[in-house]
Amino acid sequence: MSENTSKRCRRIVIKIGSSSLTHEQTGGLNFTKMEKMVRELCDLQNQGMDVCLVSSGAIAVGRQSIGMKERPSDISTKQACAAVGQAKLMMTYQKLFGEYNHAAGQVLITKNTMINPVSRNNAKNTFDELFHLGVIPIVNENDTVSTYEMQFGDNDTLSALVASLIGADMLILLSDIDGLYTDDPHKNPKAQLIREVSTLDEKIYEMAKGSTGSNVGTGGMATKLTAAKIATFSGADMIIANGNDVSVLHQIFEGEDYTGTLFHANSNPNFRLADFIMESIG
Ligand SMILES: Nc1ncnc2c1ncn2[C@@H]1O[C@H](COP(=O)(O)OP(=O)(O)O)[C@@H](O)[C@H]1O
Ligand SMILES: N[C@@H](CCC(=O)OP(=O)(O)O)C(=O)O
Repeated sequence: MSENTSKRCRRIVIKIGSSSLTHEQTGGLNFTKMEKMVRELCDLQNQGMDVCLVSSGAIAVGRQSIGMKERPSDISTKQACAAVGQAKLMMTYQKLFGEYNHAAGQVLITKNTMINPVSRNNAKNTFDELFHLGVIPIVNENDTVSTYEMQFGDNDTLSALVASLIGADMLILLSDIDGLYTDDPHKNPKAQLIREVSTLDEKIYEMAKGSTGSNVGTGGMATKLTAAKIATFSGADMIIANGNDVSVLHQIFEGEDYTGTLFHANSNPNFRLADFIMESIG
């Protein structure tokens, strides 16, 4: 991304996946990484940007707190894990943002929030007011009340819907991988990293596999391309980068070289957020 593009960003959404927030061996929170990410976000806000964080991790963190070894598959166990984990996540974020004298607020969203025009507008007003007050919204799906029929299930799509709703210029997905490869690199060692995508066509969609590379992630690359469609059609650039080193955030916004895949904004005048939600996830 050129320096000019990065400097123009006013409102950004950053999504971090469960695998980037937790230690692979134990499932426990990676405090060092969280602390560094919070510092990066506070610094971006200090530069005058409206910053929104979409954080996964509720189920993974809850599961670890309860001492559950296996990844839960039934919805009620996931809901119970999320109830414990979301509270723990927010407690940690509040403490870390507080250390930098920044305020964070929790916004939990369900598919209903996005489908219903009244609640969608209410959510937008809440985001606008939080930005106005200088508060960093921390968003997750409201997993404890979302059933199979009514859940997004992945925060890639959710983060793109939020980016579209709040009119963000940029969405960054911090993943456990450097970006979009020509194939899943965990399965195909010859897969190559793609640096830029100007048009989302069939060739690109075929590269992304739905399988996740970790024990805690959801969606794999397929949901990231759904997110790319929503974000770019809504006029935002989207970047997939590795959450392993969160200093990639200031590399992006300082116009430095960074490793990742940039999907160029490609505003589509026919794109209507509400129609998209009804067609694809409603
Ligand atoms: N074409 C592809 N390029 C890169 N990763 C891919 C691709 N297809 C599938 N994947 C898988 O997607 C995973 C990233 O998604 P996910 O497991 O949901 O993690 P996160 O939520 O941290 O982003 C990678 O670890 C990789 O195994
Ligand atoms: N809402 C769920 C996360 C779902 C999800 O998308 O997870 P991930 O693939 O780790 O980004 C949770 O907080 O556990």
